[in-house]
Amino acid sequence: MVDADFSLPDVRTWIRGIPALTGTPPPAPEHFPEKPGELFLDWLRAAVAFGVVEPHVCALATVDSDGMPDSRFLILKDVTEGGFWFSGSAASPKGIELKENPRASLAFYWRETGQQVRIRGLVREGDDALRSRDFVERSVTARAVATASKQSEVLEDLGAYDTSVAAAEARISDDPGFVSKGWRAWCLEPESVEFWQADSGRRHQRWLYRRGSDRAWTRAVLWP
Ligand SMILES: Cc1cc2nc3c(=O)[nH]c(=O)nc-3n(C[C@H](O)[C@H](O)[C@H](O)COP(=O)(O)O)c2cc1C
Repeated sequence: MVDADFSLPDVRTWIRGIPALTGTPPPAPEHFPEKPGELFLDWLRAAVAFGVVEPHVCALATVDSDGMPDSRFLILKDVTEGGFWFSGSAASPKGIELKENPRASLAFYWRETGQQVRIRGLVREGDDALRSRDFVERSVTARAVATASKQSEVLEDLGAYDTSVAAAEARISDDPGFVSKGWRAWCLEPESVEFWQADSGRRHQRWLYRRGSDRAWTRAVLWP
């Protein structure tokens, strides 16, 4: 049992007073495409048109070898017939967790439109051509940091960081096609995708796409 006394009453009151779900949801969809990726792109286009800030930022959840969940934000890079693409370092905790257990989820929240999308499925690694394209499209600095970084390890020496990033920058300017061997493009192949949108009267609306055993998509409306 957690002791509630650790939280001062005024902190609780303050947090409880912060407004939530203040966005302006669009009307419910009139048309539901057969595949959830198409509805996701409809929603993403509408979010961009509405001015949602950074709608391609999402939380990736993974589990480690002890079953302990972990999550972090990253940038969605692409949506294809196969699924939802993101990228990062194979040697990072997320890379190790995905290697050990490729089950993962992505979650988006667009506060301006009061919408959430949750995607669950298996992650597979993109091939060399895809990871190379993703890497080379990054800025020189982003490529140098990705090459030099021991991501999420303790950084004991800031000087060593600067030196290794500078060395990686020099290497990239000598060879602009250089691709760090640890870089990965990952694709989350969806098994289920849930679309949620807020309602000011708390009659939130939810639509769940699920893959059947025949791999075809079925759609259901969920209780809020
Ligand atoms: C808005 C935003 C976008 C990010 N985009 C990425 C990304 O595309 N790829 C990535 O590896 N990390 C990205 N990060 C950093 C991750 O959140 C995380 O700190 C890093 O990947 C290390 O995670 P890990 O220790 O779980 O592997 C982003 C962070 C933020 C806040």
